[in-house]
Amino acid sequence: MRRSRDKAPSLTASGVNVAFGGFKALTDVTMTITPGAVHGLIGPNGAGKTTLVNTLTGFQTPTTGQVGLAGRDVGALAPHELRRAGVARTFQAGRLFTGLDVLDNLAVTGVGLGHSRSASEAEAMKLLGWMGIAHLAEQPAAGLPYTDERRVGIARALMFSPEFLLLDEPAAGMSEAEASDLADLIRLVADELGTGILLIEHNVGLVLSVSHHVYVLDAGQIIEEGDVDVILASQAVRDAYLGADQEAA
Ligand SMILES: Nc1ncnc2c1ncn2[C@@H]1O[C@H](COP(=O)(O)OP(=O)(O)OP(=O)(O)O)[C@@H](O)[C@H]1O
Repeated sequence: MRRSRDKAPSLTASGVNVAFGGFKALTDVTMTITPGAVHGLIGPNGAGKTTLVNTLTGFQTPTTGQVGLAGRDVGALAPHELRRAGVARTFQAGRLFTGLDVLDNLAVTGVGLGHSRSASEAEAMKLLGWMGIAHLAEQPAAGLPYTDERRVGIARALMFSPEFLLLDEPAAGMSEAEASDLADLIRLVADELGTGILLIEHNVGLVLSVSHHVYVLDAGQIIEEGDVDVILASQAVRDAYLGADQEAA
């Protein structure tokens, strides 16, 4: 399953602004997602995390600024075009095709990417096996337990090895033990597949435990970035994020 990391370019946001009418959801956001590494994105409710994921995956066009892939400005590409270019995502809600079984959920994605049905099924089985969930292949997607649904959502996003994977609150509603299993999977995807990951999570402990580099977003702006030690030592982060968390507690 391993892929050479050297071939994979970075996914970048450069001076990205997104405005909804007069409201600025993102202001001058710059970030780099590199292959084979886990990047965390944290911030209080409404900070703009999902808007940023949407912008990096073609669901939202930046008002100004660039989204770059291999040095090419891809900010105007549609989601399916970015997916074909190697940028995959999951959604807060699983968004599986509930009328299909797990194998077909993955295979349909492969066909959508331009692969044959048989090649897509083979890729799906290989991926499910690699993730240790091959036993789910013939299960209807509709009846899956929550954590399995999340895993299948990640498996579907990983079809045909995207260079980048953006995970939008994958641990929402999970117990600490389930979140810990998810952390193992995220590490494995980065380490073994060489995928560049952006992890958006309210579970700060999970983000800090798996991320090589963390970005902190507050009111649409990156207020801090760095490794875990930098984030833990940051007064700005305490004020903006952990402070808000403590007030809510
Ligand atoms: N399509 C839209 N039109 C208008 N405002 C929007 C739109 N999408 C998001 N917003 C606003 O932009 C801000 C950022 O929202 P976003 O969902 O990106 O934040 P978030 O950090 O992901 O929040 P949460 O942690 O609660 O999921 C919020 O104030 C939100 O209400």
